[in-house]
Amino acid sequence: MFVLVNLKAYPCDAERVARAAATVADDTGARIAVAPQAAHLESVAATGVETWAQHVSGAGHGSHTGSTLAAAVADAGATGTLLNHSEKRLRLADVDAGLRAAEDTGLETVVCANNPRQIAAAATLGPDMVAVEPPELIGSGTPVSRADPDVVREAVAAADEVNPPVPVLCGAGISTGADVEAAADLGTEGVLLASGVAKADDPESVLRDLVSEV
Ligand SMILES: O=C[C@H](O)COP(=O)(O)O
Repeated sequence: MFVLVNLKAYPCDAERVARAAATVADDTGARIAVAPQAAHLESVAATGVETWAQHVSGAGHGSHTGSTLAAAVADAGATGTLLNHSEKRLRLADVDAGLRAAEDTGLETVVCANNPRQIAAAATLGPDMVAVEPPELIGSGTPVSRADPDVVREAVAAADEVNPPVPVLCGAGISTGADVEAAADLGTEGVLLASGVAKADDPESVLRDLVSEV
């Protein structure tokens, strides 16, 4: 199971979380990645942890003020990027352009979606992975794998119908190893989580628990 930790804009110490994730990944062999804010990509990547961007623009170099370019995040050490997170929604054309920019730069991609219908649309665009996250459960502390297992099962089926090689992650309220195990039982290949780690007093112990059951 892939554990992708999105630090969002939480006021946590990104390097501390990254060091904890690198340590747990090394100790356990689990795949754990950390997605900090763009300004922290370089310092997070310097810890040796797998580093992801939270977003990239579809734009290339040029007159695009405020854009986060795929080439720039790759230069900073990112090896993957989220696209279309629930808190960073994009138009379809922008998801597609972001995917192409990420591909051209060699970044791995996860396209997020609210529900199984959007998962089908996202999977059709050919990302490396998709992630289903019911917005009402994000940050709730109630795991989607328990609160709404059907949405996860249906998302896995939807992705499988349109683009069978695309693995599905699930997110929203995931914070324990039992939640990750439940997500695996529902057919997902990873979890996307944030507050459970970013708000934790001891991120390392949370990360150890997250990877303990798989
Ligand atoms: O990107 C992460 C998700 O939005 C889940 O957030 P959460 O773990 O705080 O519910």
